[in-house]
Amino acid sequence: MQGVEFIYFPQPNVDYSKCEKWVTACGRPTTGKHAFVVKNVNRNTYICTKHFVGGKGPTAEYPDPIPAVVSNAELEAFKRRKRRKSSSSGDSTFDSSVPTTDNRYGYIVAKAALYSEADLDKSIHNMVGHALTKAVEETGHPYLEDSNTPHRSVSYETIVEAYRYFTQLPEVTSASIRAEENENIISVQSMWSQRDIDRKEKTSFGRTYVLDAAKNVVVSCSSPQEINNQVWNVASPSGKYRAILRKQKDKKGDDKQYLEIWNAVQKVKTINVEGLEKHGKIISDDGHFGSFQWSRAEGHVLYVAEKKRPKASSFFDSKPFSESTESKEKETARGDEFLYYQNWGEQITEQSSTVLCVMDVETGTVSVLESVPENVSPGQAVWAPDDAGVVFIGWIHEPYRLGLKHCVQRRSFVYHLDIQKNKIEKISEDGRAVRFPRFSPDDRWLVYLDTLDSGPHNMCSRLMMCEWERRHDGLKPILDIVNSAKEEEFPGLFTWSVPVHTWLSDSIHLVLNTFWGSRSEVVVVNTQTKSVVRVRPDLASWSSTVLDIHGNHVVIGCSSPNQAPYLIFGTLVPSDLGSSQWLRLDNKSEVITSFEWQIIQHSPSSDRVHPKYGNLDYESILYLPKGSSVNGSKPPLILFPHGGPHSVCDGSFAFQPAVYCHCGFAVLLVNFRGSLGFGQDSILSILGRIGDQDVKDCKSAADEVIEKGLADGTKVVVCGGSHGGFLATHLIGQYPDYFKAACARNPVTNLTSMVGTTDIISWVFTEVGETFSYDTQVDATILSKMWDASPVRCIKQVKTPVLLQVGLKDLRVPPSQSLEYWKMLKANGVPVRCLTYPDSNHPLSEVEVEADGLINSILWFCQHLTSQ
Ligand SMILES: CSCC[C@H](NC=O)C(=O)N[C@@H](CO)C(=O)O
Repeated sequence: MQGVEFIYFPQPNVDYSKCEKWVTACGRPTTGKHAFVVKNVNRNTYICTKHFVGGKGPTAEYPDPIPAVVSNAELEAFKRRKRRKSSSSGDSTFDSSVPTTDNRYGYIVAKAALYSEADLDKSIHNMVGHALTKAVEETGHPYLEDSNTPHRSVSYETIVEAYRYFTQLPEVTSASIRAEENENIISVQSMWSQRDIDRKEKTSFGRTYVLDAAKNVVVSCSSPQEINNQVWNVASPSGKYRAILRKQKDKKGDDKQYLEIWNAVQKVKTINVEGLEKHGKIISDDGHFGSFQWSRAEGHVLYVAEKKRPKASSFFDSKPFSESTESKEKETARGDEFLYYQNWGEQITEQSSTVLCVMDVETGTVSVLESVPENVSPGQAVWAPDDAGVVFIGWIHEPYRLGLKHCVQRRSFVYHLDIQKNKIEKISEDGRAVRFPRFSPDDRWLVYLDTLDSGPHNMCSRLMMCEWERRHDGLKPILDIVNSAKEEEFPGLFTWSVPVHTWLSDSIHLVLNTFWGSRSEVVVVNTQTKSVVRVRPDLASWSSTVLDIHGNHVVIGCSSPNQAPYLIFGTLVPSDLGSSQWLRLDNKSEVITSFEWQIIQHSPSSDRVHPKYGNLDYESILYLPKGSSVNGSKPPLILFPHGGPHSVCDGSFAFQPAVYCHCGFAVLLVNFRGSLGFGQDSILSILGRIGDQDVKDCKSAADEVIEKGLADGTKVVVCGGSHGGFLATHLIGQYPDYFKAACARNPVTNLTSMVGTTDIISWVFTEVGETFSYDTQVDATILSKMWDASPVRCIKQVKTPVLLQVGLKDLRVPPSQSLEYWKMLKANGVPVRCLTYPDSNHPLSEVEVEADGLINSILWFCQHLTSQ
């Protein structure tokens, strides 16, 4: 049936009265052989949208079903009854009250106006999680013991239910704002990603909100549309056109790419870009090379693709040499069949040499911009003013490529290519690594981020700016490196990304994302005064990320450890940020009620104070199951340090710790010294001290939580991936009696063997306090430093049972790191289990792999916590 969707019934154990109301209202027989009563309702019970007034499902006004076949008169009567009831009871779920601002904390905060569609989604959310909620309500958290029950081992079915519950919470991946001809009518197109364990993939879907900015209300919101095959979807500057890059499997099952141009009503054309054979695959929004942008005049689309490789043939191909010498290219490809092409490392293996391409929208022809230097891979390209050229980042190939993922410090330049004059120039300084060039709306200013082109893999960035017409007169840092900052002071710019549109309409202010302590913050930077002001759109969420800017409108993704992501739309007043206006776009994400969380501040004890950088405080985020201290029982604790080490737990909604906590564990995410968001000194303080300073920071954070009585010190386990796995394996070696179990995912275990095998050799040198240069060789002294820093150093002390999870295609921390460790544990008689995932690389994030790893880790913890 066209336009009909099916909606879950409220579950009786979650909302009995609502369930009963729906059962009665839907008009199915309640007596006889096919009686439909509350006790028949389970999580597979649906009702179709035709059962609701309007035929499109529940609305705020009509949240409950009606019998499907009703006359118009009946419908009108129903509406009248409903109107009378809601006006007298005042129970509208809409709250369009004017947002209020709050300046108490010296930064700008505002309560968002709430756009509520109905509590339908709340019900769906509850229904999906009902089995677990029920288990929690009836028997406590799966793991928790009560005074009468000894340790109860959690069944995998319960964990599977918990996993399924959390897969219902989509995460926002991007959003874009477009103003209609009537500037007050704004549409926000949002893209979301959701785990689908049954299809074993992440589903992408889009949702569009239409807003009246003048009235600050949401006018309509589309239902979700799956968009799994869209690689790019970008509107032209006027909004008249859209360029969509789609991937589609051909008959042989190979992925093919098609570039489509759409106007407001139809597809204008499809271009088989691969068929043109100008370049390899077009690069997606990968956070490194990918960009896809309309020219200002809307005649061209600029994108980045992998360079076309010359066809290689064997020396023994039947065609004689003479036949293949018509072009030089063909001649040189003879015998190149097995030529090694270096790639850009972990998760960027499809890119070796990239090219910039321009598609003429009218003719559908593609030109590859030839003047980019041969030794450079271009990316992050934007049109220069007047569409006369392009500005891009070029990463240098020589002497060899190092992995780019999670590494901001790779040698690179901002280049300008004047297309008309066919002239290339370097804009940025020597000795730097650069990212994200962005022109101001008036095309007068160019900004970008830069760091040193060596050292730690992530660090504090500078925000650089030049006046475009006077770019040869020099660049100035708008935001400089911040070495250290007192509480509440700006700790410097730490970010993995900058929105494509980052300027406000005045061409003075920028809106950026940054880690600020254990939090993702949106900041407004005044490029004239160099001031930085935090903008907090919603007191209800801890972390926020700006996704797009249009004029002075912004769309921000918000979430907290126990609050699934949602969107807020804002209209900023740059001169008075406190009077900015906010509008929450939906109420679909609710607070997860099974746990609470808090930030804990830590000051290292006097013996741990850094000799050069002094007192550097750090933080952790503690998740606590609700009611965990009932009956005086304390929850078991999972110590969960992040990877990197130059990364951070930013207090956004995070799937893995949420599932752990939902299952009854306290979870401690430690932002040990060296994490992002605490100033540059903190980053530098860990170099030469990994395996010591970070290990002690984590152990001491766990001690503090236990001393405060928040978790059971006799039931501590540890878990982490990559550098987090390095910390997990160090912790069980250095504190053999402290941990009852460990789970290490692609852990770094032995730097001396990893130095020759990882895609980022520079990491190994830098983190042990050595200077890296491309021609540095390890010697006995350096190797001994690497050994001293490695978890394998203390393997003989390990008693804790270890679960290893290994991606066999990991280029960052090769599987041999885990397998080497596994062999040693086996030899030492320590219980160890190893899960290998044949097609996974470093993050182990494929839906099936993530689920398997997560559930296995909980079972492993429970097994070893209960087996004493
Ligand atoms: C030579 S691998 C070092 C560990 C790795 N560092 C950078 O990539 C790591 O911990 N990665 C983190 C991300 O920063 C991870 O969680 O995978």
